[in-house]
Amino acid sequence: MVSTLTPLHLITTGSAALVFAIWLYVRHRWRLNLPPGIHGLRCFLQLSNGKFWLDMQDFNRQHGDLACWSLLGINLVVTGSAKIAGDLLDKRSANYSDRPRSVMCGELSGWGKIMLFSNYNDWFRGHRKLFAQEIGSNSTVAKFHRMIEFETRRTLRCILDDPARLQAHVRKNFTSVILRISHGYVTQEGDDPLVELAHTANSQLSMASAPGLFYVDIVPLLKYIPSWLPGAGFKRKAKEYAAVLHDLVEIPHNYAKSQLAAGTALSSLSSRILGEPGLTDELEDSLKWAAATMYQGGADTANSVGYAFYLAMTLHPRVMKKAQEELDSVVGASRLPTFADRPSLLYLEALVTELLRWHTPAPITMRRTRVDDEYNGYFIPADSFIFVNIWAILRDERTYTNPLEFRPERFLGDNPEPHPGNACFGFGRRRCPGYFLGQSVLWLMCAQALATFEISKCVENGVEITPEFNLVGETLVHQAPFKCSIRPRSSEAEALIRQELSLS
Ligand code: HEM
Repeated sequence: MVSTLTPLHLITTGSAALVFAIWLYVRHRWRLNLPPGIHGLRCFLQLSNGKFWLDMQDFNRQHGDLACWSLLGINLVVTGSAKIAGDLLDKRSANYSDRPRSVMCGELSGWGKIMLFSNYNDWFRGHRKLFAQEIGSNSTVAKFHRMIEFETRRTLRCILDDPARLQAHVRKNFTSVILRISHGYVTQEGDDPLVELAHTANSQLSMASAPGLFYVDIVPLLKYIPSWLPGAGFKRKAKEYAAVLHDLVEIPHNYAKSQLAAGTALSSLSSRILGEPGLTDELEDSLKWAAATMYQGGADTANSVGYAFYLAMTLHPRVMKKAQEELDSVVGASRLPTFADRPSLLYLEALVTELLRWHTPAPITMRRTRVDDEYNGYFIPADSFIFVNIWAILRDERTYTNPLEFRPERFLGDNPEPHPGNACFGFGRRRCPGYFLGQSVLWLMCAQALATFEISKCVENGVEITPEFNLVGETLVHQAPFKCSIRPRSSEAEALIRQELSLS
């Protein structure tokens, strides 16, 4: 059958050809000016091994410090350079303080009201203000020192009695401190439901926010398909995640309210705001999410570093011994170290600093550009996804000599290497608001554990077991479970751990 070419055909075909030509031209221009990298479908092949920070490090090695994946106008700009991260996220923070849209995590699972996923807006600024009032400096954190010392010793006792559950004890240490500050909640002995809840929620958060793990983040329209359709498993998952998030926000908040009503509330962020005269529903809602953010944010990252401390000591007995010698000479054996000893323990300070460099609980941070930008001659369009590879920055050979080594000495002497705090807690207006609290809790945990425990490799059937450094997880990572031996250093150390505890 022969078809006739009508004027309508000609107009339609001509318009389509014109649109295609314009699209090719625009794409060509963008490709000329975008940072070097990979453009087109090959992008997907690059995200291969599930450890995004390794994929991205390789990508930057191949294409330079500022590199780009782009597909159909979606641009993923990646850097593992401290200088570029500082230039963009710190110095141009007005343009680099929003988060990328996250359909699976922020929208379907409901995490968008948690600070970590919120854009830079009034809601976000209100939450940051509450954090700043509560834990925004070393002096505000100092009012919690006594409580942190109490919780840390409680943890030492748990580890002493049941070292096989080390990871759970460390997790509980950090979560207990945070829950006291956010909601005035005291965790119970043994397993505590709110500690477990935060752990479950954070594992789900890590999955839901992993770049490219759910197709709905690449094709947002998929969010409208019905959950019963084959392939809509992500919607059922999102529902499950949303239910856990609901508990994470509501349960501790209702606890704080009931304690306040009964006149038994401990001082906390929640009791302070709930007790304010003229509290509106709007302010209560904001508080509820800010307090949940604190509980969730503090429950995972710091404990991830805390667990890695035990791995570092297992693998590096020389470092452990040196820190213990310093503790013995400054603190002695008759008491546990406290925050008052911190200025005198320089090697320990360097050890904790090295720990923050060596183990990165949040290996990548993300931003979205508000408007077009230009950097070193490269075009960064508005709405680009910016991935900063914190993990790579802290292992950059141009900054740290032999970066894979665990060597606290790099931070001592006349020419110390740069402090990792400028990267491991993130950047600019989104830098971690738990900066001071996280470091304080971590420092005390390391100090008291080193003062009282001998941490070493396990011996099984006469064979010494050397654990491996292995990060697991997606956007929030942990050292994979490992075995080590933890024994009291002496009978005096054991007695110190078992001394009666009191917070009054
Ligand atoms: C060693 C401990 C910690 C490390 C290494 C750490 C690391 C980080 C990093 C890398 C970010 C992303 C920052 C960015 O996007 O530029 C972040 C954000 C955040 N952290 Fe931490 N963190 C730690 C402890 C804590 C603690 C104790 C809390 C809560 C009390 C906390 C709450 C948060 C929150 C709420 C955010 C989101 C900030 C925002 O989006 O503006 N973190 N943290």
